[in-house]
Amino acid sequence: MATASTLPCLLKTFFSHHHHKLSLLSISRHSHQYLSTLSLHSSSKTRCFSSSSSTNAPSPQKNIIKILQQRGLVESITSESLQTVCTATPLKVYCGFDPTAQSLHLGNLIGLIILSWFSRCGHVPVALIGGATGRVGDPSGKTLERPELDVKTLENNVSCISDIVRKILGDDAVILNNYDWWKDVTFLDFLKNVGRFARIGTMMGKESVKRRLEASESGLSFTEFSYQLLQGYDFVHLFDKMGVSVQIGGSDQWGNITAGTDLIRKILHTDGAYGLTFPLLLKSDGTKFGKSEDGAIWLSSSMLSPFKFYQYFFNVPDADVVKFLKILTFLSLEEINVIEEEMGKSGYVPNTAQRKLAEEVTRFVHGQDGLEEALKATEALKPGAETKLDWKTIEGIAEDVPSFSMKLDQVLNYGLVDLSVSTGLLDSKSAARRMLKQGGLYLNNCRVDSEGRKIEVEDIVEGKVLLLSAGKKNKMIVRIS
Ligand SMILES: Nc1ncnc2c1ncn2[C@@H]1O[C@H](COP(=O)(O)OP(=O)(O)OP(=O)(O)O)[C@@H](O)[C@H]1O
Ligand SMILES: N[C@@H](Cc1ccc(O)cc1)C(=O)O
Repeated sequence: MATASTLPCLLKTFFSHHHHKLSLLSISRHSHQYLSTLSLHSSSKTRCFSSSSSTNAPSPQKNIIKILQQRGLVESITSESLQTVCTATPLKVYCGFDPTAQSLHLGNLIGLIILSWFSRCGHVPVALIGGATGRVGDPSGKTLERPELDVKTLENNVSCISDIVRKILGDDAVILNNYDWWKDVTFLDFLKNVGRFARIGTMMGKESVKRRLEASESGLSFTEFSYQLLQGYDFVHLFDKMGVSVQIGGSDQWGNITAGTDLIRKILHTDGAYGLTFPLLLKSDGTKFGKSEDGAIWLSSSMLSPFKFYQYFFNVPDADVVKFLKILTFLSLEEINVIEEEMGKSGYVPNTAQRKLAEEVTRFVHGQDGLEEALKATEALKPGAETKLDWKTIEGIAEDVPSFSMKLDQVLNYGLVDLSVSTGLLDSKSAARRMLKQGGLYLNNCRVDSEGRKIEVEDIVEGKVLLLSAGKKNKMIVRIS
């Protein structure tokens, strides 16, 4: 059993600063009940809590739970007393993400937004990446057993997801990997220290188990059946070793979260742990936004460009935009009400609310630079836009525009009329000439006035690409190979 003196800096800091009444005391009182081989070494991504999370931190004034409820971000809480507790003292709050893909997605963003709300109200956000649970597979909301991921893929996913969380939540968030405390636990330890406190009847009653047994012919493996205890024990560990007293998750996580509060009650003999679930964000067809679903709205810019991310929100239907502003932005409800009122007025410019939504969410996820990249690309794609183009902007729109590759020596000195035809932008030279005469032929967003215009080396943006446009919407990227 690790003792406080052997713990790394992270945990010592937790012990010395955290306000929870159990802390060190509970370790000595309950030490015999703990998994003896728990590794308490934090991953390199974790950080020590700063003094802002110490006992000296001012009590949060705002009722975070009320704020979340007013915005439609609460489905259920395990106890109403969380309303009082959250205004009395800064809390540590965690949300877990399994590394089943290289990136988080729009559905997962809700958890990050709620963590950020907690942080903004004076609490400490903890993001847990499931390096261990990702090897087991959460049956919640899944009708079939999850495919097993190889270790290399999992480790890469853990690292990519940590980077995304760090970028979005910043240095205020603590990021942990549950593999750090599960990797040395033996099966016998698990049965003795966790399994003993879990009742089969309760486990069978979980929605995820019942649904799988009813809906799937192959049922549920013992491995996935055990998942609830892994997540449950994570909460015990985080509660006891780090003073984390609240776990949040989507409504599909209720069974796993209450597995944790039950275990905490049984192992640590306290009611001081709380769970909060939020509604799942659903697509228009009623299915949830997820990472294993098609057409995911990824948060990683390498899987979905900030431009496309921005466009998704810019194109949200009017019927959804106010709900999305409440759920996905930090604008005050008063500001959102003003936007809603404007939408009902006669002079309302279509998509003004969507523009605000897209700006706020893109800035939160991709930062100011990402937002600017998205705005530039949006501008560049506008019919007849005259935006100065750089390579990044052209790459930003690349997925939405056809492209054609040519060698540098083929393209230099080539006439623009000919180029429009050979790349397939226009069907014939006569069509190209007509377009040019009507003022509709553009090279890199600049109007082409002369039929004799040829491509020069300065036209090639950063030595890599050209953008041709014919009329308002028809565009072609020419890549120099
Ligand atoms: N559409 C969604 N709306 C709200 N929360 C979601 C949504 N999808 C996932 N979450 C939440 O994100 C957290 C992490 O979920 P998880 O890692 O299982 O993602 P997932 O998309 O459900 O993955 P998978 O598609 O592999 O099941 C959980 O709290 C889960 O409830
Ligand atoms: N089960 C959660 C992820 C998670 C993993 C471990 C935890 O301790 C908490 C949450 C999900 O799949 O969405």
